[in-house]
Amino acid sequence: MSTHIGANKGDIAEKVLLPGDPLRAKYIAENFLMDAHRYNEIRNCYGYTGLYRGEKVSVQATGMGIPSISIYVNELIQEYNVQTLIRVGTAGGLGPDIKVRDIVLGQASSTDSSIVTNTFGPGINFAPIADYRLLSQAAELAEKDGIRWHVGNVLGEDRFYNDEMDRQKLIDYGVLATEMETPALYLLAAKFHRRALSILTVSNHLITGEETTAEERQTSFNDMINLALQVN
Ligand SMILES: O=P(O)(O)O[C@H]1O[C@H](CO)[C@@H](O)[C@H]1O
Ligand SMILES: O=c1cc[nH]c(=O)[nH]1
Repeated sequence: MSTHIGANKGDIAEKVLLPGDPLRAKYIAENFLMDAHRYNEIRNCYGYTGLYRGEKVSVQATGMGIPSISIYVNELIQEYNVQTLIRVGTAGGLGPDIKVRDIVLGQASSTDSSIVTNTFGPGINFAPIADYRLLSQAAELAEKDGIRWHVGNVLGEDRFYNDEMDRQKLIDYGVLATEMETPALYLLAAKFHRRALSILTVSNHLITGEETTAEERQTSFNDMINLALQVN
């Protein structure tokens, strides 16, 4: 086991879905995977492994924010040799074309976090990006399934409550949505030469104020989960 994941070597699949919410991990395991068993309960950050269309796949909750997901991604890669990491998260919509329940594929992640500067120093503003194969497959599948989807830049921010954020400037520069984990996921994937993608469902809109209910946040993201399970 690693410090935060109570699994034995081999308990975790090469491909892992990463929701922030442990109850979303449970929902995915119970509704999308065959023969799922829970390998992690440490801090109630549940992790499960099961079968999807005969292939072994895991789902590991990451908690909220860059420090929390960084712990899980580091341990999944370094202790359990995970190769493909797909975040299945919620996001706040920014642009006028983005509607609640739309899917946003994070092509790249801007951030106000110091994680990139702490990694590269002040001279380089490294751009954390998605794996192109996962990204293009997800876009093709979403289109085929008739899902409302968007691809582009997302903001991975340090604060959920962020009165200082200049939302209009982000919209002007084409940022589609805001969430709190993707820069760390993409940065660590680059560091360890792994493949990563963030698939996000818009749970609320930061300009119009439109919201989904807590129950919808937990359970009504089936399109996103199906996409994440199908890409490889
Ligand atoms: O729904 P999850 O995956 O937790 O993602 C989003 O929701 C949380 C904030 O409510 C942050 O973790 C943010 O990134
Ligand atoms: O980080 C997040 C996630 C969902 N909705 C938001 O507004 N922000």
